[in-house]
Amino acid sequence: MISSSLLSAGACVAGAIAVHQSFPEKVMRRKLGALLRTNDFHSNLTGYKGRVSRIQPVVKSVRMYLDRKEAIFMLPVGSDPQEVFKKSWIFQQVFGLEAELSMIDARTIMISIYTTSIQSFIYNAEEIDQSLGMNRLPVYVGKDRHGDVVYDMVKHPHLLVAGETGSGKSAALRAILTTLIRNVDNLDLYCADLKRSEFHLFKGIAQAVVYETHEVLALVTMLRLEMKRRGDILEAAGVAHVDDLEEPLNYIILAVDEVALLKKEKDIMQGIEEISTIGRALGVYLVLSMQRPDAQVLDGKLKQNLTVRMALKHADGINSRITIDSVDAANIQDSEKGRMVLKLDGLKYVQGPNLGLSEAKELLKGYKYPLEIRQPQRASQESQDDIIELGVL
Ligand SMILES: Nc1ncnc2c1ncn2[C@@H]1O[C@H](COP(=O)(O)OP(=O)(O)OP(=O)(O)O)[C@@H](O)[C@H]1O
Repeated sequence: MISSSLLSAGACVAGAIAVHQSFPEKVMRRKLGALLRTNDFHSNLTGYKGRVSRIQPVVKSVRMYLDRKEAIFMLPVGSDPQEVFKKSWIFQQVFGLEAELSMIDARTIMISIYTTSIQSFIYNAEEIDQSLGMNRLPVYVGKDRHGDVVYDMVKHPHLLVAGETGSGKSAALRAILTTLIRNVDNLDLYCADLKRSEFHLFKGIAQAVVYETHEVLALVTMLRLEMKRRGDILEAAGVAHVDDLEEPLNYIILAVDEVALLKKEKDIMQGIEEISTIGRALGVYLVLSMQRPDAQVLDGKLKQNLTVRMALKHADGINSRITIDSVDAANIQDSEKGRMVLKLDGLKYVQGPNLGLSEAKELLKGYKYPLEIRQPQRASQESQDDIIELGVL
């Protein structure tokens, strides 16, 4: 015979399960509270007679929606919200990969746990053109859960795109540059492609597409001279940015695929670093890409100046940290092509558009100019001579 205490224990367990199922808000509140308490997000308050008390974060609200659960928690004064974002992987371990953190204000953070993942989508030129707004150099990144993600390269100048082979890095670069070419008239694009795999598409559209190391050096040297020329123009006009000139200069983008292949080329790397340091005000910007993030290339100044980073799937947490200072890009699944962690004022997941090579060629057909019209904007006759000596474009 089953004892009554066993029966009541069974009833208790069943009751607990029922509570879990019928009050998911309570379960979420409990789990989140425990996570916040056990991961050092507290701050210490020194009180009477030097007694120190721990002030813990507080879960303010939990809400359930059809497509997501949402909770808001508040950090104690003195607790750094960036520490929470750095540990976003803990939230994903507890609540799943679809958990996303966002900042509401300096102390208040929201966690959203979605029941579906972001859908992949094909590059639709008309729709994308309409989403670009008034941005001067619009970078179309893709879609997050709230809609299109676009930013202005003039405000956030230098970009790194990194992702392991097959992650969708080529499609991402193709989409970004195609959008810029189609929407910005005053753009001079220069491409360096040591693997000869990505940028042939832009031949006849870009001012130059180069493949050899000595050509990259000539290109970087030309851009350094151009930056000097622009610096002189700004100084003479007494303004701080090329956009403030009466006769504005074209924006320049240098796109380098697989920049890590150049890491032993000191002069080239110095030139790239110089662009990353002073290019912003001069209207000269970088788009760099890497299959495997290289700590040597991304060490120090260059990394700091690449303020926008797109991390497609990375092999592991160590590599992901090199690119975005967090392990999140290692959590992207192999099947999630074009999915990335965007680092731009914080981290967020974005799905990039899928743009195939032949579709991009079709979109760019009207943008092929005869070479004599699209001549590179040269620094000066002297500088041209320097470049020619280097074995030019
Ligand atoms: N945004 C996307 N949405 C859906 N599928 C995508 C997306 N981007 C790329 N793909 C698909 O993923 C595959 C690999 O894409 P892609 O060539 O861009 O990757 P990659 O990282 O550049 O690889 P590799 O370095 O080997 O060239 C392609 O078949 C492509 O169709």
